[in-house]
Amino acid sequence: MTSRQGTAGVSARPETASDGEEVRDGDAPAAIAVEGLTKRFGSGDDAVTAVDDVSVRIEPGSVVGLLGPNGAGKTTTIKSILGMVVPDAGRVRIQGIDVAEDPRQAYAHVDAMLEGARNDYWRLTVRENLRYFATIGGVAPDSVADRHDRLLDQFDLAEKADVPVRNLSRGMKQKVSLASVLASDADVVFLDEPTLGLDVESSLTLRRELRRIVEERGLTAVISSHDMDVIEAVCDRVIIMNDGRIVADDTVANLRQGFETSAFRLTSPDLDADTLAAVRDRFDVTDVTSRDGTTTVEVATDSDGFYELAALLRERSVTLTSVATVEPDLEDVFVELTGEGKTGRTGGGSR
Ligand SMILES: Nc1ncnc2c1ncn2[C@@H]1O[C@H](COP(=O)(O)OP(=O)(O)OP(=O)(O)O)[C@@H](O)[C@H]1O
Repeated sequence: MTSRQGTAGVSARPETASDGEEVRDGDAPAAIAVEGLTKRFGSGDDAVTAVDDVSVRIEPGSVVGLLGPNGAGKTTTIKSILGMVVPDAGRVRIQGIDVAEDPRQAYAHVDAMLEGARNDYWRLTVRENLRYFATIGGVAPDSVADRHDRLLDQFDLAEKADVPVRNLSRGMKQKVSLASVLASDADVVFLDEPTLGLDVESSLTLRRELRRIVEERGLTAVISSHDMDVIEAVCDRVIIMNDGRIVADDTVANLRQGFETSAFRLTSPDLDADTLAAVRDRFDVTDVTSRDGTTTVEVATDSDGFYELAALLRERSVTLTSVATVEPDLEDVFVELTGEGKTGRTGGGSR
């Protein structure tokens, strides 16, 4: 099975949602509504509950990041929503249509890139791939030729347009897959690890093009990634999963605010080894760097702790040249919620 979703030919959107969806006059149904989704693999002692009673509602036009450590259940959740995995329990509706009742119509406006380069037909050229996927998505390829040209240009693939995909590097193949999803007419797209294997420039292009399409066409996107930078840059909302459950669901700003793990960064030319040892003795020192006779130390503590620290330094006649609070980033929130170590900021993933 290819990872591409998209069923040609069905374009009607429902006027009202199917059974059970609370719709008031004029309200659009959720782009994606998941209720009580549960998926177990195996049995007996080897049973794994990959997704454990997950419910989520994603509004049209939002870009949602799905984060979690390896094995958290992200891919199984996405595959269940896409009908590639049959859940043990739960209900999934896309634009108000129950995927179990009417998969053809539910998936008519959905596209996905799940395993990067594996989506492409390797014997076809880059442009033939884009045209082929437009066709199976129910779109006349000529009508989106401009989009294809723009994306080939943006992803630096224009010179490779007539080259069979099998002759491209892995990163280029990934870009062809992304271009074909971004050029599609889908209202809802799923991107699993979209930046894996991309160079920095292409990763920036992806962010820019995705935001542009969201603003122009009101696209709804779900992005599963270990790349916190891309999630922070493009997502309105972040869902963090751990052990098959949702452990956080909020905007990046709110998540960061809720995790104001106070930390302070102090710089001084007088922080000698003896003083540093005394600081370490009483405080949680998270980082120390020295350069050109100046030492910068990061200490995780609340404001009361900070006053104690300042008093300790005063007693030792340490002059501080700067004091700053350290803002938590999305990665700090992730580490706090999942107990996972830092993932690295390079977009590395598990596959
Ligand atoms: N086909 C399968 N058969 C058995 N177990 C599976 C299968 N697919 C997933 N699992 C298990 O379900 C759990 C969730 O896996 P899943 O791939 O959904 O996590 P993930 O968050 O996407 O992880 P990753 O970041 O590593 O891709 C893991 O324990 C995994 O080993």
